[in-house]
Amino acid sequence: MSLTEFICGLPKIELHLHIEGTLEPELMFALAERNGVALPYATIDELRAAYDFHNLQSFLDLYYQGMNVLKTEQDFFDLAWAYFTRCAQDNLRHVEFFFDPQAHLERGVGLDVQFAGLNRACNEAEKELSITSSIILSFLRDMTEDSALATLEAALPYREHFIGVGLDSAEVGNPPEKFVRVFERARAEGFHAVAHAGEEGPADYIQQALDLLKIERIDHGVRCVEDDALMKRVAEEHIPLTVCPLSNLYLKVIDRMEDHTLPQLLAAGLKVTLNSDDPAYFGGYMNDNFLAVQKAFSLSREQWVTLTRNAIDATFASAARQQALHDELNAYIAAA
Ligand code: HPA
Ligand SMILES: [Zn+2]
Repeated sequence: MSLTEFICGLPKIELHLHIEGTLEPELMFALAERNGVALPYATIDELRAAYDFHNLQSFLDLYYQGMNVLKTEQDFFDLAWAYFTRCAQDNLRHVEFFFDPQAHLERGVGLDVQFAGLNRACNEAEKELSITSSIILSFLRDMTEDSALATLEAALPYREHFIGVGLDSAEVGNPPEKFVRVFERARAEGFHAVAHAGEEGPADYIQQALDLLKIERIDHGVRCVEDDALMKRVAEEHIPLTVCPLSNLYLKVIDRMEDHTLPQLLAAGLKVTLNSDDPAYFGGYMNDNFLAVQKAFSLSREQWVTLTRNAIDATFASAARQQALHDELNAYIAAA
């Protein structure tokens, strides 16, 4: 088996994925028609041509516009189910994905609708595709903390449907310190905590997210390399980083994949994982991300195994599920 075949066949874990970022243009057009929503693009090609981002905000503008087609429980189910079936092609075995409830609430789509559709797709994925999954409720950091607090309160009746809270959207100017109270409340309610930090924002935002929000994983975190003491701390405390290589390239966090900080993060012993973020917008799903990294850095088979083990250990899955994932990986390695 070639190393490329080995990489593609690896049993995979996705820990940084925005379900709204899996909305492919074809489904966007189909849902727009089904729901009578007007799109500002005449054709799928015209829409794809607009996917030419120069920073995070230029992507977010299209991302929020795209999700306007999501209206009903069936829409949220169709979105997540399309993602899960795509996952199966790349041998994904476990997924922990974000959704942005405030972006849908603002459009008049209730939490009942959002949770029902997403949860039904998760159950179906386990039954039909043997992919386990959990949902992380992500707050929009360009909205107020009061809005985040109100969203958390409104979501508590659905607590069995999500395992944690996250923080996403426009990073610069919206530091973690803005969300201390809502993360404290979420943690007190027993939820896991993660946050996007150090994507476009400075290393200090990573520090804040750890110290003030007490997060268990850092989403992105690629600017960690700008602070030696922080690098040392993140390594020593075994805090996982959910790195998204194609996202960083498409959002111009880096100019070329060869400029990615991944090798430095790995060399410093950080618990790096690889993920796809918003695959419908950033040119690819998990295997596309893995192969883009391999093309740039020619990692060893052992490094690929390490990345996969890191991801298993970084999940919020039960000890039994983590062990089953390790067993599956070990069997794959033995047979390869
Ligand atoms: O890559 C991202 N960064 C921040 N917010 C987001 N919301 C969706 N994708 C992203
Ligand atoms: Zn993200």
